[in-house]
Amino acid sequence: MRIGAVRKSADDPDPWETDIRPGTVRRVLGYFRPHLGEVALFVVVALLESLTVAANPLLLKQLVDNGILKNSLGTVVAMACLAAGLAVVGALLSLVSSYIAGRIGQGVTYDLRVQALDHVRRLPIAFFTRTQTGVLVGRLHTELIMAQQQFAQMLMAATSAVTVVLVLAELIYLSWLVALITLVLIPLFLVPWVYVGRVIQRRTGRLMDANTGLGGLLQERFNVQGAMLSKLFGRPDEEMAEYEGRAARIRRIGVGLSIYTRLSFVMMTLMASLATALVYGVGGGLVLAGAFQLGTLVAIATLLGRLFGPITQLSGMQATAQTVVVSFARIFELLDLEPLIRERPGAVALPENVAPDIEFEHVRFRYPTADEVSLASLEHLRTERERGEVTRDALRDVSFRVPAGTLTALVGPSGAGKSTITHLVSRLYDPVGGAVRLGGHDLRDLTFRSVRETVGVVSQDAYLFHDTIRENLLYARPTATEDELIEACKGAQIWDLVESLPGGFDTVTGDRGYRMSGGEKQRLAIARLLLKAPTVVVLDEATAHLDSESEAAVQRALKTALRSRTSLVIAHRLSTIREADQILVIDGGRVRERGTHEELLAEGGLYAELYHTQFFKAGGNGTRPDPDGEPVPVHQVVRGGGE
Ligand SMILES: Nc1ncnc2c1ncn2[C@@H]1O[C@H](COP(=O)(O)OP(=O)(O)OP(=O)(O)O)[C@@H](O)[C@H]1O
Repeated sequence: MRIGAVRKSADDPDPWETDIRPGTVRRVLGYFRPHLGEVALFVVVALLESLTVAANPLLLKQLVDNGILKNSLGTVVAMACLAAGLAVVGALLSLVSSYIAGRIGQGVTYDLRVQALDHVRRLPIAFFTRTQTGVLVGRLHTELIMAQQQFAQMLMAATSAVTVVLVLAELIYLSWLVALITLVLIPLFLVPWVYVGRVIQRRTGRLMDANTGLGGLLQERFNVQGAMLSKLFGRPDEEMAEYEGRAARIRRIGVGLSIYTRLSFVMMTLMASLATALVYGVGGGLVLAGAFQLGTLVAIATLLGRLFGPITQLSGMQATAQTVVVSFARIFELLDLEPLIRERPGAVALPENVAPDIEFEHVRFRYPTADEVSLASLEHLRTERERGEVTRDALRDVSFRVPAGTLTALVGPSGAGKSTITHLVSRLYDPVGGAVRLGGHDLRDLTFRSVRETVGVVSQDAYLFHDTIRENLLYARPTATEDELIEACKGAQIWDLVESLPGGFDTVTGDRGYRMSGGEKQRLAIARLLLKAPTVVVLDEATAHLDSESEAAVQRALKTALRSRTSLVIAHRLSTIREADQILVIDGGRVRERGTHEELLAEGGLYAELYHTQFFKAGGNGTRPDPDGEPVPVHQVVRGGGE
């Protein structure tokens, strides 16, 4: 990959500016529905809390006018005690409202998170082949955490709205003139509020994007395979420049964002101070003119302090709410992605423990385009050319049958469509035309569960989780006993190794199984398959990178795995091909030839050519027959000859 290709510059179009679709806010509010009881309780508590805030200035007015000015110590003490008591109640109510707000916020984000995880898990494999993992994880996790943090804060700020209304009503009651001045000043607050809020929203979006982008890159480069590629092929200086560039972009946006966030608060505080000065000027004059008493001025001044505070908070709430809506909108974008492969209502299950046959009938297939399965914002790198792309057919009119309990080998040049055929058997993709059948049922009429349980797949590069050998094996059958695990390992020719490890089954395999050799990993994958005991096995044979000993072990393991199962094998070894009941020669997405080894050799077509170029002349598939006709790994031959 060209390093510079993933670099984002400050001039990149901002995907956030227009991204919030109409109706998003309503959709976000919909998530409150299951929490309406808590919301109602929150409103009541918030109202009571606001009442304590609004009542305090009235007590002060009484304290000044009827206490201090009338020389009544009793009133002064009583009002002071009442104000103190009210402050305590207000503080307690504030704690209760934060607790309820926390519950609502966490509840809503929990619902959304679970829904999103469930949805993404159902998306077809094509989505995952297109999407950059780190970016997806960022979307599902980091951004949601951000939303979650802001959520409770936003609810708390909602209390401020109630306070503003109450305080304004009280101001009108105390002095309509001062209230009028305040009302004239409020729009002055709204202008910077709206403007700065918009800038904050845009920048928050960009910041999330930049963070997830860097996360995606790190995930790609810092996993074992990425790290190895970078050590072997990478250009350290350029890569470092790439990381620095991205980190600098995050810094730049972050600094701007913090300035704008601060600016909104500074503007609000400044306006509050100016308004207070103005009110004291006007109110002081009114007291001197005898329009109202000193206590009223004190109450008004106190009220103003309580008015601009919540308005300031409300200004923060707007930015916070924007962040929440943006994060939700990004999840909604994912939720709106329709899974191409679905389980049909009324889908049936195949009978268990009976090996079905596999049938391809006039199958046509093309890989889905980016627009069909993915989101541009998750790919990070979707070239202009790929927009509106049309993929070419990977399979054209493919028909064949693998009778139950038999072995069919797929051979053919690279890119011919062999893996594609195996993908269709496990319903990773649906054909565009024709049908793939298991036991006479169209795969699209079967339940996902049934297909999953019937078809076992071992890929060339077996994937292991970063966990113990035991957990990796139990993934196939969580209920397996220790004896069953041992039996599976023996069948897969890996027991000797597991037994010799100091940790035995509790040895950690390393990230993606990187602490195991290629052959060991594939044998563990076969043990996993044996535990699952599927009746159909789809296998991509990998022998090229194995030494002769583990190759022989894998071969023995495969014999066990394939016995009395319906098997479709992408074969690289002559011995497998010879054992096959049927060989399909795939070329250019079609079945070019079919038959047994001898029949196809006699035909003298593509198979014979492949046999001579690949198997016999020790070509790309890693084996050639030795004088007795048995395959010998290429590297062994080369090594043997060279040493
Ligand atoms: N996820 C994908 N999206 C788009 N095209 C794909 C995808 N996977 C494979 N292809 C294309 O489909 C065609 C068939 O690929 P396939 O992997 O089935 O070949 P193969 O016969 O298994 O090759 P090999 O022996 O090299 O593994 C190729 O042209 C390939 O580029």
